[in-house]
Amino acid sequence: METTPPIPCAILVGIQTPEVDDIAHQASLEELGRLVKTLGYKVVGTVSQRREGTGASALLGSGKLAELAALTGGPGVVASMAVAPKSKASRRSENAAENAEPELGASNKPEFVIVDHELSPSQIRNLERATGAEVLDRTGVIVEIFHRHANTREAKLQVEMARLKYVAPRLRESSGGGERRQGPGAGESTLDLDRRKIRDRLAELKDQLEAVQRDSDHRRSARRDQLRVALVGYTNAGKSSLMRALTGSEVLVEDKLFATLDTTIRILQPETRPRVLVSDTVGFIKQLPHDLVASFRSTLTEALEASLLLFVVDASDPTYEAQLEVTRSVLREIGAETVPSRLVLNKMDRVDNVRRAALAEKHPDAVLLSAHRPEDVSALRDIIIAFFEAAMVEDVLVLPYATQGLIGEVYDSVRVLSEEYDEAGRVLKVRGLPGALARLRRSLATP
Ligand SMILES: Nc1nc2c(ncn2[C@@H]2O[C@H](COP(=O)(O)OP(=O)(O)OP(=O)(O)O)[C@@H](O)[C@H]2O)c(=O)[nH]1
Ligand SMILES: [Mg+2]
Repeated sequence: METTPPIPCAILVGIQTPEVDDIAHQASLEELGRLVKTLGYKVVGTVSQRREGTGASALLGSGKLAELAALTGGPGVVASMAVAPKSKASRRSENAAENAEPELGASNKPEFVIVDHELSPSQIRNLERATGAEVLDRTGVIVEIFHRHANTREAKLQVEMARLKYVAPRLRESSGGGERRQGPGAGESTLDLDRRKIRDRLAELKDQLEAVQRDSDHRRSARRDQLRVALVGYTNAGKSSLMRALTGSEVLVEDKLFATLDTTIRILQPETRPRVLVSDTVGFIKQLPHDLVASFRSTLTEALEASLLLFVVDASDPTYEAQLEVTRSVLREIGAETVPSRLVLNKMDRVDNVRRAALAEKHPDAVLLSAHRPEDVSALRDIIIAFFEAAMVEDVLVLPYATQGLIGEVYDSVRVLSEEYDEAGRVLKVRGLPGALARLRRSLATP
């Protein structure tokens, strides 16, 4: 009987195309390694090759392919008769213990080949034939991580949709696949049947998601016109660490890619009047699969309705500029480029003075800080508050005695500067965002 090893071993494969320099290529493979580790696999080696593109039928040149196959124990050629291994990625990945100690001594023959590019289904098949290992591409790894980390019902539905869309074109005939079924679906091959099931399931998920989203739209509109700031940025940049520091909350912080998948909202501490809501959001990554971008649109909408976006960047990462560009382009894709934003260069405790000066010169408007330094966090809080102060206007509201019920709403959404009583009712001098004031006026008009 086959026993599953405690930690599956994986080998990384990357192609360096002419437009990618050495640093970016190394960083990309390193990031892939961290993604693979997040999946619970152990990286035992890397095979890298310079090529013009990533479109070749088995990705690598024949020499490199043989080299890779020697490591994995495959034939090294794409023999048409060779049988591709049966897909066991999902079963394995469910079982793989995350963060377990590497297994030493045992044969470390990699059972997974993980490619740092998006592959076509036929490239995956060819590589599997040549290597005898199971092949996953970057997209497959990301989809799998999202699948495992999703917590809320909305995130789970969104990720399952993205995953099915990724899996459907990659389905292959399982062994003995030509067999025909009896009963419902008779005449269809297992493959057709699987594809039809996926289509049905996708339709079902879409309905469920719409229902959940109607619900969250409702909750969102209740938060409209509040003072809201959203932390956005590349995965592992330190968004959740800042969220914790700014709001005193216990959101998950981990040295792991995609630790956060759901938007959380907490109140800026110490609390202000009106209070400021801070949202922590899902991180971005290069080559974020398009379906995942689309599926996270609604999770991110929450953040996009913020008045201020803080672009959190890990300034200690040599590729931080590329990471910032990824964040900007995903936000453009979901239509958020018009929201006012501030650049926050985080992890400055890891940056020496020379580099600090260079960063400050290059990004004169950026906030340089460390999420781990309370005085830095407090300065960021002041910046957030100053941003909202500048947007606020003063106004006078008259609450007739019949509408006293609204007083709580007034105190929640604007700052009350003074309060007097006359024959018309309570006269409040207030300061708040124009949107919040307009909403209060509407509520006052329709008691
Ligand atoms: N040295 C240093 N480490 C930091 C700083 N901020 C965050 N980190 C570390 O960076 C890692 C990632 O932090 P998170 O706050 O989880 O990052 P995130 O942006 O929320 O990541 P995702 O949720 O994966 O998108 C953790 O190990 C943090 O302790 C900082 O200012 N300095
Ligand atoms: Mg996080």
